[in-house]
Amino acid sequence: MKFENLVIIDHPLIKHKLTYVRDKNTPKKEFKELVDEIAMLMAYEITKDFPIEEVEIETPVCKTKSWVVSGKKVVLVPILRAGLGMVDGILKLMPSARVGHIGIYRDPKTVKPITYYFKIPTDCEDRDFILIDPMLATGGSAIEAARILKESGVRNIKFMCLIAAPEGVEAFTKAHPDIKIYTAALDERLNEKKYIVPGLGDAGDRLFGTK
Ligand SMILES: O=P(O)(O)OC[C@H]1O[C@H](OP(=O)(O)OP(=O)(O)O)[C@H](O)[C@@H]1O
Ligand SMILES: O=c1cc[nH]c(=O)[nH]1
Ligand SMILES: [Mg+2]
Repeated sequence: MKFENLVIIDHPLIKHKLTYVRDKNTPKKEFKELVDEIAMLMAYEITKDFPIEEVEIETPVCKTKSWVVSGKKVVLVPILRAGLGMVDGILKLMPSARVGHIGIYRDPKTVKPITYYFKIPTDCEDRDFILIDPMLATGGSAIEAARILKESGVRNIKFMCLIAAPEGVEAFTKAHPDIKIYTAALDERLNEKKYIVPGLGDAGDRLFGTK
């Protein structure tokens, strides 16, 4: 199945680290460190199209022209809880990025998204937003998060996850054809409990040791 606006970030280090993230025997500490590292590696790829502008500086030797990233600061928006496991890794690459938060969990019975928190910087019109969540399963949470961001005036959004299910990619693309999805892996399917197969289990519970 070909998805137009899906970018699978194929890098040996990402593939290697994802193996240990998936492994049920990987303990919480290593799981969290690996999720952080993969997010940082992915951020390198996702920011390849960042605008830059020329500036004049002076080195200890002479004046010279060089470049800086231009435009307003990017805003990272992790979807709580599991999205929190990816933010620090991305911030290592862009320490001045702003951070918003959207709290959403899937109703255990209906798997429908329930939003319980929302806060982003006020001046959001011409900022680039990166919506972050390790898992894109049915797509419900990410679709709702993107809808709320758009409702708040956000215009430029990218979605970043570690593992995506075809069902989630399809649903998200239908709901938000304008938002590119960046993932480290496209898995097989969802099981009857709407968990990603083979996936990595429950990302939030593994990050925070809540199960
Ligand atoms: O694509 P979906 O079907 O919406 O599933 C994906 C969502 O499910 C998980 O969150 P969960 O509801 O477990 O909350 P948590 O992150 O707080 O654990 C995961 O972190 C995603 O946010
Ligand atoms: O596989 C899945 C699906 C939804 N949420 C998770 O944390 N993992
Ligand atoms: Mg969870």
